[in-house]
Amino acid sequence: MPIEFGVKDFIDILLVAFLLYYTYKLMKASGSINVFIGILVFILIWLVVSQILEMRLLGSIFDKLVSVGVLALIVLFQDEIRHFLLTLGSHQRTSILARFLSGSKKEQMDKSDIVPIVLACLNMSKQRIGALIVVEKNVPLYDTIRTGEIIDANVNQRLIENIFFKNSPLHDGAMVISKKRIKAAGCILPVSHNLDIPKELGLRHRAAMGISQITDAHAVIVSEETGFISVAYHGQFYLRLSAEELESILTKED
Ligand SMILES: Nc1ncnc2c1ncn2[C@@H]1O[C@H](COP(=O)(O)OP(=O)(O)OP(=O)(O)O)[C@@H](O)[C@H]1O
Repeated sequence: MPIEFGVKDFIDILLVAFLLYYTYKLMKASGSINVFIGILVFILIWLVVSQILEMRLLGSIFDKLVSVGVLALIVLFQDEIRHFLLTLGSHQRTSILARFLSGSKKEQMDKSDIVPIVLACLNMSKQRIGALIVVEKNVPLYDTIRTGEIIDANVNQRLIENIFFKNSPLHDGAMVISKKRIKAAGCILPVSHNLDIPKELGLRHRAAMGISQITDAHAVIVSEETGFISVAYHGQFYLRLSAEELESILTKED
Protein backbone atom coordinates (compact mmCIF):
# COMPACT_ATOMS: atom_id res chain seq x y z
CA MET A 1 0.00 0.00 0.00
CA PRO A 2 1.55 3.33 -1.02
CA ILE A 3 2.07 5.81 1.82
CA GLU A 4 0.48 9.18 1.15
CA PHE A 5 2.36 12.16 2.46
CA GLY A 6 0.67 15.52 2.09
CA VAL A 7 1.13 19.08 3.31
CA LYS A 8 -1.09 18.28 6.31
CA ASP A 9 1.29 15.49 7.42
CA PHE A 10 4.26 17.80 7.01
CA ILE A 11 2.61 20.45 9.22
CA ASP A 12 1.64 17.70 11.70
CA ILE A 13 5.26 16.53 12.02
CA LEU A 14 6.48 20.12 12.28
CA LEU A 15 4.03 20.85 15.11
CA VAL A 16 5.02 17.67 17.01
CA ALA A 17 8.70 18.62 16.59
CA PHE A 18 7.94 22.11 17.90
CA LEU A 19 6.00 20.66 20.86
CA LEU A 20 8.87 18.31 21.73
CA TYR A 21 11.43 21.11 21.42
CA TYR A 22 9.34 23.43 23.61
CA THR A 23 8.88 20.69 26.23
CA TYR A 24 12.63 20.06 26.16
CA LYS A 25 13.34 23.79 26.63
CA LEU A 26 10.87 24.11 29.51
CA MET A 27 12.25 21.06 31.29
CA LYS A 28 15.83 22.21 30.78
CA ALA A 29 14.94 25.60 32.27
CA SER A 30 13.30 23.99 35.29
CA GLY A 31 16.18 21.57 35.86
CA SER A 32 14.13 18.46 35.07
CA ILE A 33 15.85 17.49 31.81
CA ASN A 34 16.63 14.00 33.17
CA VAL A 35 12.90 13.37 33.58
CA PHE A 36 12.42 14.38 29.94
CA ILE A 37 15.10 11.89 28.85
CA GLY A 38 13.54 9.24 31.12
CA ILE A 39 10.13 9.75 29.49
CA LEU A 40 11.64 9.50 25.98
CA VAL A 41 13.45 6.25 26.91
CA PHE A 42 10.22 4.86 28.40
CA ILE A 43 8.20 5.71 25.26
CA LEU A 44 10.91 4.10 23.10
CA ILE A 45 10.87 0.86 25.16
CA TRP A 46 7.05 0.88 25.12
CA LEU A 47 6.99 1.21 21.31
CA VAL A 48 9.54 -1.58 20.83
CA VAL A 49 7.80 -3.94 23.29
CA SER A 50 4.18 -3.44 22.16
CA GLN A 51 4.49 -2.42 18.48
CA ILE A 52 7.62 -4.12 17.11
CA LEU A 53 8.11 -7.21 19.33
CA GLU A 54 4.36 -7.46 20.07
CA MET A 55 4.94 -8.84 23.60
CA ARG A 56 1.38 -8.96 24.83
CA LEU A 57 1.83 -9.31 28.61
CA LEU A 58 4.59 -6.70 29.00
CA GLY A 59 2.85 -4.52 26.40
CA SER A 60 -0.42 -4.50 28.37
CA ILE A 61 1.44 -3.56 31.58
CA PHE A 62 3.14 -0.68 29.73
CA ASP A 63 -0.22 0.39 28.20
CA LYS A 64 -1.68 0.65 31.72
CA LEU A 65 1.37 2.60 32.93
CA VAL A 66 1.05 5.03 30.01
CA SER A 67 -2.61 5.81 30.74
CA VAL A 68 -1.83 6.47 34.45
CA GLY A 69 1.42 8.18 33.46
CA VAL A 70 -0.35 11.04 31.68
CA LEU A 71 -2.09 11.96 34.95
CA ALA A 72 1.15 11.56 36.91
CA LEU A 73 2.94 13.87 34.44
CA ILE A 74 0.27 16.56 34.83
CA VAL A 75 0.75 16.46 38.62
CA LEU A 76 4.55 16.31 38.34
CA PHE A 77 4.83 19.15 35.83
CA GLN A 78 2.01 21.42 36.92
CA ASP A 79 4.40 24.41 37.14
CA GLU A 80 5.76 23.85 33.63
CA ILE A 81 2.25 23.35 32.18
CA ARG A 82 1.11 26.49 33.98
CA HIS A 83 4.09 28.37 32.54
CA PHE A 84 3.33 27.11 29.04
CA LEU A 85 -0.31 28.25 29.29
CA LEU A 86 0.73 31.56 30.84
CA THR A 87 3.21 32.15 28.03
CA LEU A 88 0.43 31.53 25.51
CA GLY A 89 -1.95 33.78 27.43
CA SER A 90 0.56 36.57 28.02
CA HIS A 91 1.69 36.80 24.41
CA GLN A 92 1.05 40.31 23.08
CA ARG A 93 -1.59 39.16 20.58
CA THR A 94 -3.51 37.03 23.10
CA SER A 95 -3.13 39.51 25.97
CA ILE A 96 -5.59 41.85 24.24
CA LEU A 97 -8.18 39.04 24.42
CA ALA A 98 -7.22 38.25 28.05
CA ARG A 99 -7.63 41.88 29.07
CA PHE A 100 -10.96 42.05 27.25
CA LEU A 101 -12.21 38.92 29.07
CA SER A 102 -10.96 39.99 32.53
CA GLY A 103 -12.19 43.56 31.96
CA SER A 104 -8.89 45.05 33.18
CA LYS A 105 -7.25 47.94 31.35
CA LYS A 106 -3.59 47.85 30.30
CA GLU A 107 -1.67 50.35 32.36
CA GLN A 108 1.70 50.75 30.73
CA MET A 109 4.52 51.83 33.04
CA ASP A 110 5.97 55.09 31.74
CA LYS A 111 9.26 56.82 32.46
CA SER A 112 7.85 58.58 35.55
CA ASP A 113 7.15 55.17 37.15
CA ILE A 114 10.37 53.50 36.05
CA VAL A 115 12.83 56.26 37.04
CA PRO A 116 12.00 56.06 40.79
CA ILE A 117 12.59 52.27 40.69
CA VAL A 118 15.93 52.73 38.91
CA LEU A 119 17.09 55.49 41.29
CA ALA A 120 16.04 53.49 44.36
CA CYS A 121 17.94 50.43 43.06
CA LEU A 122 21.00 52.58 42.40
CA ASN A 123 20.97 53.98 45.93
CA MET A 124 20.37 50.57 47.53
CA SER A 125 23.15 49.13 45.39
CA LYS A 126 25.61 51.78 46.67
CA GLN A 127 24.60 51.07 50.28
CA ARG A 128 24.55 47.26 49.79
CA ILE A 129 20.89 47.00 50.73
CA GLY A 130 19.31 43.82 49.36
CA ALA A 131 16.07 44.24 47.39
CA LEU A 132 13.68 42.26 45.23
CA ILE A 133 11.11 44.14 43.13
CA VAL A 134 8.65 42.42 40.81
CA VAL A 135 7.12 44.60 38.11
CA GLU A 136 3.90 43.14 36.71
CA LYS A 137 3.32 43.15 32.95
CA ASN A 138 0.47 41.26 31.27
CA VAL A 139 0.07 38.33 33.67
CA PRO A 140 -1.69 39.43 36.89
CA LEU A 141 0.23 38.74 40.11
CA TYR A 142 -2.77 38.38 42.47
CA ASP A 143 -1.46 35.12 43.97
CA THR A 144 1.90 36.68 44.81
CA ILE A 145 0.41 39.93 46.15
CA ARG A 146 -1.77 37.88 48.51
CA THR A 147 1.32 36.42 50.24
CA GLY A 148 2.54 39.86 51.39
CA GLU A 149 1.32 43.04 53.08
CA ILE A 150 -0.84 45.33 50.95
CA ILE A 151 0.58 48.84 50.51
CA ASP A 152 -1.15 50.31 47.41
CA ALA A 153 0.88 53.51 47.08
CA ASN A 154 2.29 55.54 44.22
CA VAL A 155 5.66 54.39 42.91
CA ASN A 156 8.04 56.51 44.96
CA GLN A 157 11.82 56.24 45.28
CA ARG A 158 11.97 57.04 49.01
CA LEU A 159 9.18 54.60 49.83
CA ILE A 160 10.97 51.79 47.97
CA GLU A 161 14.23 52.52 49.80
CA ASN A 162 12.39 52.73 53.12
CA ILE A 163 10.71 49.37 52.66
CA PHE A 164 14.00 47.59 51.93
CA PHE A 165 15.92 49.40 54.69
CA LYS A 166 17.41 46.68 56.92
CA ASN A 167 15.32 47.40 60.03
CA SER A 168 12.03 47.85 58.18
CA PRO A 169 9.49 45.14 59.05
CA LEU A 170 8.77 44.60 55.33
CA HIS A 171 12.35 44.39 54.03
CA ASP A 172 12.22 40.59 53.82
CA GLY A 173 10.65 39.16 50.68
CA ALA A 174 9.60 40.84 47.44
CA MET A 175 7.83 44.08 46.55
CA VAL A 176 5.20 43.87 43.81
CA ILE A 177 4.51 46.82 41.53
CA SER A 178 1.30 46.45 39.59
CA LYS A 179 -0.67 48.91 37.44
CA LYS A 180 1.66 51.82 38.31
CA ARG A 181 1.23 51.23 42.08
CA ILE A 182 3.37 49.63 44.77
CA LYS A 183 0.79 46.95 45.55
CA ALA A 184 2.50 44.91 48.27
CA ALA A 185 5.76 44.12 50.06
CA GLY A 186 7.10 41.14 51.97
CA CYS A 187 5.72 38.82 49.27
CA ILE A 188 6.88 35.23 48.88
CA LEU A 189 7.91 34.17 45.38
CA PRO A 190 8.23 30.63 44.01
CA VAL A 191 11.89 29.58 44.12
CA SER A 192 13.38 28.26 40.86
CA HIS A 193 14.96 24.80 41.03
CA ASN A 194 17.00 25.36 37.88
CA LEU A 195 20.35 23.62 38.36
CA ASP A 196 22.07 25.96 35.86
CA ILE A 197 21.82 28.99 38.18
CA PRO A 198 25.36 29.80 39.42
CA LYS A 199 25.99 28.68 42.99
CA GLU A 200 27.02 32.20 44.09
CA LEU A 201 23.49 33.45 43.42
CA GLY A 202 21.38 32.71 46.48
CA LEU A 203 17.70 32.53 47.31
CA ARG A 204 16.86 36.13 46.36
CA HIS A 205 18.08 35.48 42.81
CA ARG A 206 16.38 32.06 42.68
CA ALA A 207 13.09 33.62 43.80
CA ALA A 208 13.41 36.29 41.05
CA MET A 209 14.11 33.56 38.49
CA GLY A 210 11.15 31.54 39.83
CA ILE A 211 8.59 34.29 39.22
CA SER A 212 10.11 35.13 35.82
CA GLN A 213 9.64 31.51 34.73
CA ILE A 214 5.92 31.39 35.44
CA THR A 215 4.90 34.97 34.58
CA ASP A 216 6.05 37.71 32.20
CA ALA A 217 7.06 40.04 35.06
CA HIS A 218 10.42 41.76 35.39
CA ALA A 219 12.06 40.76 38.70
CA VAL A 220 14.72 43.29 39.76
CA ILE A 221 17.32 42.17 42.29
CA VAL A 222 19.78 44.28 44.25
CA SER A 223 22.36 42.02 45.84
CA GLU A 224 23.07 42.67 49.50
CA GLU A 225 26.42 40.94 49.17
CA THR A 226 27.82 42.60 46.05
CA GLY A 227 25.51 45.56 45.39
CA PHE A 228 25.01 44.34 41.81
CA ILE A 229 21.71 45.09 40.13
CA SER A 230 20.22 42.26 38.05
CA VAL A 231 16.94 41.41 36.37
CA ALA A 232 15.25 38.06 35.79
CA TYR A 233 12.90 38.11 32.80
CA HIS A 234 11.28 35.23 30.92
CA GLY A 235 13.55 32.75 32.71
CA GLN A 236 16.79 34.59 31.90
CA PHE A 237 19.16 36.60 34.05
CA TYR A 238 20.53 40.01 32.99
CA LEU A 239 23.34 40.43 35.50
CA ARG A 240 25.40 43.39 36.76
CA LEU A 241 23.31 46.09 35.11
CA SER A 242 24.05 49.80 35.02
CA ALA A 243 21.23 52.27 35.75
CA GLU A 244 20.80 52.91 32.00
CA GLU A 245 20.61 49.19 31.22
CA LEU A 246 18.06 48.63 33.99
CA GLU A 247 15.93 51.50 32.71
CA SER A 248 16.07 50.21 29.16
CA ILE A 249 15.06 46.63 30.21
CA LEU A 250 12.16 47.93 32.30
CA THR A 251 10.99 50.21 29.49
CA LYS A 252 11.21 47.55 26.81
CA GLU A 253 7.88 46.22 25.45
CA ASP A 254 7.63 42.46 24.72
N1 LIG B 1 11.02 32.82 48.01
C1 LIG B 1 11.36 34.07 48.29
N2 LIG B 1 10.50 35.08 48.03
C2 LIG B 1 10.82 36.35 48.30
N3 LIG B 1 11.99 36.73 48.84
C3 LIG B 1 12.88 35.79 49.12
C4 LIG B 1 12.62 34.41 48.86
N4 LIG B 1 13.71 33.70 49.23
C5 LIG B 1 14.58 34.59 49.71
N5 LIG B 1 14.12 35.85 49.64
C6 LIG B 1 14.78 37.09 50.06
O1 LIG B 1 16.17 36.91 49.85
C7 LIG B 1 16.88 37.08 51.09
C8 LIG B 1 17.97 36.05 51.18
O2 LIG B 1 18.85 36.30 50.20
P1 LIG B 1 20.14 35.38 49.95
O3 LIG B 1 21.31 36.03 50.63
O4 LIG B 1 19.87 33.94 50.20
O5 LIG B 1 20.12 35.54 48.39
P2 LIG B 1 21.20 36.07 47.36
O6 LIG B 1 20.57 35.75 46.02
O7 LIG B 1 22.56 35.51 47.69
O8 LIG B 1 21.17 37.63 47.55
P3 LIG B 1 22.33 38.58 48.10
O9 LIG B 1 23.30 38.71 46.97
O10 LIG B 1 21.55 39.82 48.38
O11 LIG B 1 22.92 37.92 49.33
C9 LIG B 1 15.85 36.86 52.16
O12 LIG B 1 16.20 37.60 53.29
C10 LIG B 1 14.57 37.32 51.52
O13 LIG B 1 14.37 38.70 51.73
